[in-house]
Amino acid sequence: MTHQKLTLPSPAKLNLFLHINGRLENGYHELQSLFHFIDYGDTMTFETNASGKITLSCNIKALETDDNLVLKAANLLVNLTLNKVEKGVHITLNKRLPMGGGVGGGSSNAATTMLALNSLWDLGHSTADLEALGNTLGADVPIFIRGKSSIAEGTGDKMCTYNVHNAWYLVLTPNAHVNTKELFSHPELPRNTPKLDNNTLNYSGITTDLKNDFQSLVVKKYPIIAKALQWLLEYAPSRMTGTGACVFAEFATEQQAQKVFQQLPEELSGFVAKGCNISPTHQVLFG
Ligand SMILES: C[C@](O)(CO)[C@H](O)COP(=O)(O)OP(=O)(O)OC[C@H]1O[C@@H](n2ccc(N)nc2=O)[C@H](O)[C@@H]1O
Ligand SMILES: Nc1ncnc2c1ncn2[C@@H]1O[C@H](COP(=O)(O)OP(=O)(O)OP(=O)(O)O)[C@@H](O)[C@H]1O
Repeated sequence: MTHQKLTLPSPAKLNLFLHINGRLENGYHELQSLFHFIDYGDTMTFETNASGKITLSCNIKALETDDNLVLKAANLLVNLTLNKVEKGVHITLNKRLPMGGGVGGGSSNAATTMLALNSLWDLGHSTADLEALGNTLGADVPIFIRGKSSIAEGTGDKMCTYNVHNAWYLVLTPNAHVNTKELFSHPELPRNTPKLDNNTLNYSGITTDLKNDFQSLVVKKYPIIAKALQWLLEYAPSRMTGTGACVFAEFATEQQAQKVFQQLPEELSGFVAKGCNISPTHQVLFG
């Protein structure tokens, strides 16, 4: 087997809105959410070899465990191949995205791994097959495999492509790790936002008709997130992504976003990024 090396971006997502429409029989929640990519995230390098082993090194040593979604994703793919003994890869993960931040870092890494190995090992799995496999690892993995901004429904597995207008985002990363599972089971969580018709839905920016149904509860439970959101709201319409902790404001130009970023007080941190309708991973892999 030839040794190949591939470096790919593993970007973040923002939930531009996130509605909870109901609870399914299996305890999972039915959601409707507009997923958009940004040109900021982790970087991953894949170096294939013939050792039959999958290894991972990461700039955050605590992430070098068998629980890492990267290793789980790689193992899922290897277990589907016939000549497992030959399939070796060393993966390097350079982590920039906050963990438990609602920007989908772990899910993005899992999806990037599946896309990279499908290509490097010439496995020939269709995107639909990879999405179904990815869904077993986490609800946000399929959207990163699809790689197109979409309105997702169900638990995130039903996706309808949706192109968002060009925009820049200032994302703040409060130092809080929100427990997604705990939040989903909270008695005060609103769970009955009516489902909107995807065909008539028009996202024109952060307005009050579309919202993040987790936001009020999270802001109440985590003062550090409330503070970051309050600060952003002084400058522009702002919202929380996923189950938090990250919050974002939208701007028409990079200059406007940078101008606000430069005024960020020392105790807050964040970054400026451009919205992308095609994920940066797909831009590199498929041109
Ligand atoms: C809220 C979102 O971040 C939106 O992007 C995602 O839907 C959550 O995706 P995720 O972090 O990948 O979550 P998972 O690891 O799949 O699920 C964590 C836990 O959240 C709950 N969960 C998750 C997704 C969903 N649609 N309904 C749920 O009730 C379940 O208790 C699950 O055990
Ligand atoms: N490759 C990975 N990168 C980051 N976290 C990982 C990874 N693999 C497993 N994890 C675990 O998953 C947890 C959640 O991390 P992640 O960055 O995916 O959260 P998130 O941004 O809130 O995701 P979501 O938006 O899907 O809720 C981490 O605390 C970590 O223990």
